[in-house]
Amino acid sequence: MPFIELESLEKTFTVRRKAGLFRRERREVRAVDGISFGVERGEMVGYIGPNGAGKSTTIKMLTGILTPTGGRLRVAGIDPSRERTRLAQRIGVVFGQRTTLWWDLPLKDSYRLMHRMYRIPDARYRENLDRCVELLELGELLDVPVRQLSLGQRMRGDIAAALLHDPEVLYLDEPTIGLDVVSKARVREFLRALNTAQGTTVLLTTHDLTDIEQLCSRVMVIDHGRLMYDGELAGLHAVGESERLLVVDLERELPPIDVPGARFVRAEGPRQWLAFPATSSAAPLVAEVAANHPLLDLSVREPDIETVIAKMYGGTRDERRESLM
Ligand SMILES: Nc1ncnc2c1ncn2[C@@H]1O[C@H](COP(=O)(O)OP(=O)(O)OP(=O)(O)O)[C@@H](O)[C@H]1O
Repeated sequence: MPFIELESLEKTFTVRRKAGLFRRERREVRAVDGISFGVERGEMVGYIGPNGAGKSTTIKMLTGILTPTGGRLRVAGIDPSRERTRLAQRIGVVFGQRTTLWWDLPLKDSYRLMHRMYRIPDARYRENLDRCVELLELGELLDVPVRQLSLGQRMRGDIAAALLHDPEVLYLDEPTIGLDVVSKARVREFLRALNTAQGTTVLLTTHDLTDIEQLCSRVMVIDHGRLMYDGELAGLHAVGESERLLVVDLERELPPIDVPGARFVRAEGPRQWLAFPATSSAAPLVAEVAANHPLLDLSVREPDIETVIAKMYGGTRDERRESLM
């Protein structure tokens, strides 16, 4: 049996809204509309989709915060909404947009409280804390109140907090949102190491396809509460014929770069944008551009999730929306 198992999982919300002066209309929102998948122990899976697709609702059911209105769900053999407390000992959750840390307390006091709340044996707590402090470089931050931490520091603090009780599965909801490039790289590196060393199962929700590319061998795409794709990221790019962008900073303004395998998109002074298929490697293209042009800098941008998904269906998301109405 997979470690995480969903079978035709559903969640419907009933919302009331005003439909005139005295009348209220009841409307059903199918946030999760019959999703089935299995995740094996030790897998690192991306769970992506446009805003309002149903990602957070799924995660909330996986943690037991929300009760499904249909279907079946098991995490480590446990029914989350029935045995939420027992499950809490085995899972860790990090929400990028919210903190589980105590705002006014120094970081280390939040950890002490977690120690007691989760009844973590002393030796294990020490060991886990030391490891997280070292790998997430938290040493100098332990005495700082959480409200004084930068977003990247707070995120690292939150990830440590979620791991002190040795969870077997970690849910991460937008763990790199708003972080600068260096902080993103640190968080990704840590998660990769955690997965390799501890075998922690990770389910990752993100709007940043680079997170997926660097961390997950498998990605699931959800839209309108349904699973639209389950497979490798490369396969998703192939289905959507998506393109990555090479942003080239030249020493001076030059005519459009013309290299095989890429398409000139636009120029702004000495900066040029070239598009190339997301399924091919950037390395030969970078080598070719660097060999024949005076370069200052280069970067590769992943397509955004909305574009990839829209292309997957053919046509734009708005066109598709209209066809659904
Ligand atoms: N408590 C609730 N009551 C009513 N509707 C809800 C509730 N929570 C979520 N929804 C609706 O369910 C749908 C799915 O929402 P959900 O938050 O799961 O999406 P999401 O994929 O996490 O989006 P985002 O990327 O914006 O966080 C949306 O239409 C949302 O408005």
